[in-house]
Amino acid sequence: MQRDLRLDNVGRRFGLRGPWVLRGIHLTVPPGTLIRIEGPNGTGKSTLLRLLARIDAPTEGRVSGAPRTAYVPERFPTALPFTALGYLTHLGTVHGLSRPAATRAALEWLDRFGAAPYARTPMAELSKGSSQKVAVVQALLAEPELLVLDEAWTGLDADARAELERAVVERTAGGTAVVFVDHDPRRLAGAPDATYTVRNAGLDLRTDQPPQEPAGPRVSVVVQGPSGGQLPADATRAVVSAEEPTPGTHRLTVPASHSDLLLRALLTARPPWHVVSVHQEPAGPDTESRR
Ligand SMILES: Nc1ncnc2c1ncn2[C@@H]1O[C@H](COP(=O)(O)OP(=O)(O)OP(=O)(O)O)[C@@H](O)[C@H]1O
Repeated sequence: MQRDLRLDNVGRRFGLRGPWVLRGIHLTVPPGTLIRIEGPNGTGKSTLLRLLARIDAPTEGRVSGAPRTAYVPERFPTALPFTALGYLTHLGTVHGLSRPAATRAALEWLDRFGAAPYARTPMAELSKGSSQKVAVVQALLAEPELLVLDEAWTGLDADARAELERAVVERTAGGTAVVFVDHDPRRLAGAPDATYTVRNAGLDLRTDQPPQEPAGPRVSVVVQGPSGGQLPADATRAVVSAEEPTPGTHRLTVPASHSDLLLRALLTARPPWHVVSVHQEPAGPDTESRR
């Protein structure tokens, strides 16, 4: 199954003669990447996210790839005849969990977001902030391969906003692709692999901010592969440096937050790469000061 989601020459307009909201869009979303979409109000950001989440179809062009996808919409329907826990348990079972496992996972996530006290409150009685937490939990519960977040931080309290940032970083390190829109320019600052601006129905890659390497500790991984063999693409994207001291032996350095992603890419390659050693690198002065 193709886990990269791809938009090829995609256009979307509403109504036969409506203006093109998006046109000629080319975008690939590989596993483990974090992509920010920005742009002024009404330019088509939510429309793009709905196409990526595949809950809307393009008027022209092609969307391909079938990652397991979860989506937090800009407006989450709250008038549902469930309690928060009942709703999340139901969704968990839809995603293949047993009922007890779905209830456990829902309670754990609600607790992480400080919403456990409202687990048994009917959805229709939840405050805006609490129902937003349920919207976020329903998406994280699905353990998606692609997570699409449309203003998901809006309405959350400070602790929950920080928790969602942590969850996004955790998920991308584990191989989930995340595409998000948020009105706060500081959201996940420095973390996105790419930022695109929706402008004049097109998508411009922002190049004024060079991609920053994630700060913090690093891990050095020595692997052996076929002589002259190419590192898997997901591994190449995760590493900050790679050298081949002897033919077929590669020393890779990766931010610790991306080490799971790197190891998974190497071990699931066909044929798999042999992992010789994994070492945490001594912290430099920069990482020391962050502890
Ligand atoms: N279902 C729809 N039917 C008709 N027009 C629509 C529909 N959905 C979106 N549009 C139009 O498409 C344009 C882009 O809307 P969209 O919600 O994608 O913008 P946005 O950039 O997400 O805006 P905001 O920042 O305000 O959320 C708007 O002109 C909007 O009116």
